[in-house]
Amino acid sequence: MAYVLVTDGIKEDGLQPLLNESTIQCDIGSLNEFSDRLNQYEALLVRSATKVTAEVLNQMPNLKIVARAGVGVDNIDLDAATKRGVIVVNAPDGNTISTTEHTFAMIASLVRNIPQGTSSLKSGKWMRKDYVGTELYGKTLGIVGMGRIGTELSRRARAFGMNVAVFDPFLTNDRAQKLDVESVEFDHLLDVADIITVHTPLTDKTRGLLNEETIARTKKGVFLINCARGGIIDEKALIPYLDSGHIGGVALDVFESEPPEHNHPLLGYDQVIVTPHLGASTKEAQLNVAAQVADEVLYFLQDKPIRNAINLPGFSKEEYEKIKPYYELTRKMGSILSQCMKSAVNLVEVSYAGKLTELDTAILTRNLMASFLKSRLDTTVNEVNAPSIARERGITYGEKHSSETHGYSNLISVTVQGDKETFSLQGTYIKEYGDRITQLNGFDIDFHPQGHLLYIQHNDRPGVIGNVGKVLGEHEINIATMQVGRKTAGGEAIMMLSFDSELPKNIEETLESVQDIVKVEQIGGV
Ligand SMILES: NC(=O)c1ccc[n+]([C@@H]2O[C@H](COP(=O)([O-])OP(=O)(O)OC[C@H]3O[C@@H](n4cnc5c(N)ncnc54)[C@H](O)[C@@H]3O)[C@@H](O)[C@H]2O)c1
Ligand SMILES: O=C(O)[C@H](O)COP(=O)(O)O
Repeated sequence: MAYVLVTDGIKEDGLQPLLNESTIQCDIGSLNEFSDRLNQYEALLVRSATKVTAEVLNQMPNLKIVARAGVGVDNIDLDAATKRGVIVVNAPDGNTISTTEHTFAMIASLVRNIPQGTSSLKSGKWMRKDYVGTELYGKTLGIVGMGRIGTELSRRARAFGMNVAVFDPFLTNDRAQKLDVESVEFDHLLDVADIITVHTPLTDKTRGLLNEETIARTKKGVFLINCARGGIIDEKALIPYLDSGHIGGVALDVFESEPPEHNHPLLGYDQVIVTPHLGASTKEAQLNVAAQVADEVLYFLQDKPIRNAINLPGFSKEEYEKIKPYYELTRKMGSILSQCMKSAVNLVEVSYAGKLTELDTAILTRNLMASFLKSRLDTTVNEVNAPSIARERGITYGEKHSSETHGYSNLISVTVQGDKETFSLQGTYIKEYGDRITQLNGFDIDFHPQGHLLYIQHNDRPGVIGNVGKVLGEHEINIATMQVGRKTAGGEAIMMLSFDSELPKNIEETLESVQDIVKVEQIGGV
């Protein structure tokens, strides 16, 4: 039974696939409510209210996946999760339309004084001349961040006859042209926009993007909107410009600290309209994000591909189907290399050839590295934390695509370098035969990496193979398969033997005492 904790009131209608799965037990509530059982959960589903800190992660030693039913993952300590090997997924597009519509509603409300007019009329006043608005038609909307929400917003703005100026370092001219928007530098956007709306994540670069200095460049009467993350517009910096009348109005759905304090200075301004982080709060968005994360968690628990991992390379279902056969192979190659190479390692080079060059192989390299490191460490190592663990241990690794297929339709070649030795391995996947190791340390060989293996380096002399059989026979060890390889007659040679069960611990020493045997390594549990 897998245990899953669902927090933050994620919409249960969308969670049905997870709730209906008989092998999964879902508890619904807060971290506090289930504090005595946190150690049992493998998956945690959250919105933005639950803070998944390093401390929370420590209380959940079994946790393998955190799923964020929404976009922003700033409530999750990504570094701590990644170090621990916990996958973090989100639902990147489930609330895009709702947040776009909310932003547009905020813009329209702001320029036409709708909230102010509502509250004034409800308080018994009829103040038509105090609430003269501004048309959107013909005005310039400045969008900072042209991702999912920025893009959808630009379409709506164009439909309202607005000009759209966009600043996003990743926006190509071609895309800007297709979307009928003008791609500009940030300073230029500040100069020309009548309304500025931010749609970036909150990062070191975007924190305080609109600050005292940058707001000073904006047009007099500018309207500023933040429906992305509190802090992209510096809240304090707004105050002098609201006081002087430079800013025409501000609309905020998000705050530097949520909820903002009751006496937050911005809440006192009539030109500031606010909502309590409602961008994604529609029935449709909540159903979408719940269904997306439920699928991701279910897939993960069933060993199927997940699509929206934040701390893993992403791939589609189709790409996963293509990459799947090589997954086992890279895992086995990592394990064999780690066990054959006993000394300290400083470099791992992986090369992909043939059909593999058409695929995004980053996940295979991470898988190989995770398997390589796992045999050497007693902490959890997986594709998520393998890069940081390798870095911590001073192991550099890299991958390349090559044209050297050696006649195979696909080929993975790995070289592991240490201070004292180098070890290399080549493997391929053949539909009819499965995984095959085709070369080991430069020796051509052909074996299926499975079960308990024995790797023997020896001199190519008559009787060595017989002696190995004799020693193993004396220990009542039955050989399942045996492959030999050599470079030249009478030179260095290797044997790879497989067995149905584990071998006695001291068998290497016994075999190493046989004449002409140079080195023996047991490779367990491949
Ligand atoms: N208010 C809400 O309820 C709500 C709902 C959903 C999303 N959001 C927030 O809205 C924001 C946008 O979401 P999205 O789904 O469109 O994200 P996205 O990842 O699709 O888009 C973000 C865009 O910002 C751009 N960007 C990054 N750094 C930049 C910089 N320094 N200057 C200019 N552009 C930069 C990126 O290139 C990208 O195109 C996020 O902060 C998200 O958390 C809020
Ligand atoms: O990042 C998001 O998806 C939004 O901020 C919405 O967050 P919420 O669903 O937790 O309100």
